Amino acid sequence: MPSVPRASIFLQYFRRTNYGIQIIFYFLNGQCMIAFAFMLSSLFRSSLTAVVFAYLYVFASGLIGSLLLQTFMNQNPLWIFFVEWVPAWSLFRGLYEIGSYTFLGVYTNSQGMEFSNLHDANNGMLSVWGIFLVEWVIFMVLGWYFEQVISSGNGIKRHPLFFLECFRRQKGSSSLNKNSLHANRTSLDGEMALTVKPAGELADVQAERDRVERMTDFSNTPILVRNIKKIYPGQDGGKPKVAVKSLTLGIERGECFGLLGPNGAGKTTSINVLTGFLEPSGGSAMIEGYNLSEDMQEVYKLMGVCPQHDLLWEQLTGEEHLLFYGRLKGFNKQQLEESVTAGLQSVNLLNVRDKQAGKYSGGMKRRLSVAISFVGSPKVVYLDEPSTGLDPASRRGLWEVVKANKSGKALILTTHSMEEAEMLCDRLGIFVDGQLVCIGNPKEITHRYAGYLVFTITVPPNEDQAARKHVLQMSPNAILTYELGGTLKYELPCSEITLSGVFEAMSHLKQNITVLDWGVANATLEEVFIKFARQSGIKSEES
Ligand SMILES: Nc1ncnc2c1ncn2[C@@H]1O[C@H](COP(=O)(O)OP(=O)(O)OP(=O)(O)O)[C@@H](O)[C@H]1O
Repeated sequence: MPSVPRASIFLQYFRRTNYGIQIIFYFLNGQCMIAFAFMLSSLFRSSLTAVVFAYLYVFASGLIGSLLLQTFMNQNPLWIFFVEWVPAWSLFRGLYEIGSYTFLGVYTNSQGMEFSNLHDANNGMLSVWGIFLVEWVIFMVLGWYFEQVISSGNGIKRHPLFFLECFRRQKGSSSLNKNSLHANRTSLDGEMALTVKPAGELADVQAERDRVERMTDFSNTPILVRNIKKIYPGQDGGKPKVAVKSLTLGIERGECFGLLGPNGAGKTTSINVLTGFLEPSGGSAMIEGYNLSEDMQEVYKLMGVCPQHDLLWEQLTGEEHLLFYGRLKGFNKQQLEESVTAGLQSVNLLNVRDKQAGKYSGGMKRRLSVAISFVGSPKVVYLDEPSTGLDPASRRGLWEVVKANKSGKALILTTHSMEEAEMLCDRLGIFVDGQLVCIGNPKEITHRYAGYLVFTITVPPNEDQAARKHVLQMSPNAILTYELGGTLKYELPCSEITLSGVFEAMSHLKQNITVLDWGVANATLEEVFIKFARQSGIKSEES
């Protein structure tokens, strides 16, 4: 028996086995393992759980596999075929076969496994390759299927039998759009009947709900949202969080709708539901006639999103980002170049097109996110606080970009800047505690909900009691909202006094007390916003 140094036995394993056999074996095993990992990854939410599972699987399969393999190889070779279907164990079987031929080769001073040995009576290598190939396909298909119906990450789950729906549509594809609109209309009608109007809903929110319910022609309403709800599951035994109680809205083509609301009102959650990032807990939405819960793949092609937090790759340049998203939208080379250049120019990033996004300032990243949302001219665009972190000049530049790109699209924009909302939005909705509390164009809302004049007066501190008395004579239900030294700020109900009435009253007042300064103005959108936010604060304290 030739003596083989211990250290080189391992090398003999590779050197004596035909290289072609090794390449095929490891390649097929690698593909099978990657597909297996893809399939498993769709079953885990947390990467930590996945890592723990993977360690346990490798450890347990190694331990049990070697035991089973030895037992079955020696005593019951038929069973070995079934054992090999466990992915790691088919690898062990292949390694076992290579090892057997290598030892034979060492003892007889010949080669290990050759292609001619593949048909030997007890050589299981061919069956292992076959199993790798079959499992490769099965794992890829299952991985894709689980990704659609389990959706362990974010996104909208599809029905477990969704593929039957695809088959049905393919059959009637010639009339897809017409029929799907009709089908969606029918399904909406069905759900409308179940709509429960939230208690205390204000008239304009009700009017919007009625408008959406009565709508029969969707062709000019790219975004149609019906009673969408979102409840986050409770964490660590806590109560579930109702982030969106109810949202019903129809947004026309060419319209920019502003969603305003205090922190935590549910604006981002609503946008995340509409962009398919979160699954709604109830309700339905149609984007350009496509149902959000069934046709998300079509909806993705139609929309652009500027998320609240920039989702950029640090290593890619600004230009590469736009090229990437443009390609996703299916642009050809020339369209892509034109669109990328125009996009970068519009947000003033053309001169830094080759700089990595990781080296951009916060404002530049934000502008790049906005440019990404408009690339490919999407029909529907969601802008979640697009101007956060921008300096005033960049903010104005951004407003121009939004205005220039608005035509033919439906836009939803969330913002905390009333100036931005007034500048860009055709209609606004104030969102408080997970529902809209008012809706209308900025001027309408201010006029309807403010209903008061803001009156400020400054008198010497020793005369402020006299000033208070006179203001209450002028407007008995005036509300004092602020006082400091001799400065008093009031809300005067419009039902009690007009602007000219204030001027008249002030000319009398000045004859009786010393007025250092005074002013009167219509209420602003910001004041309406604060009023709604305060009311909701009072409500939540009461509840
Ligand atoms: N993943 C989550 N799990 C549980 N609760 C959540 C989750 N995400 C958000 N929330 C809660 O849902 C509510 C709405 O949050 P959301 O981010 O939609 O508010 P927002 O109006 O966008 O606020 P902001 O103006 O600060 O961005 C908040 O009370 C928030 O704490």
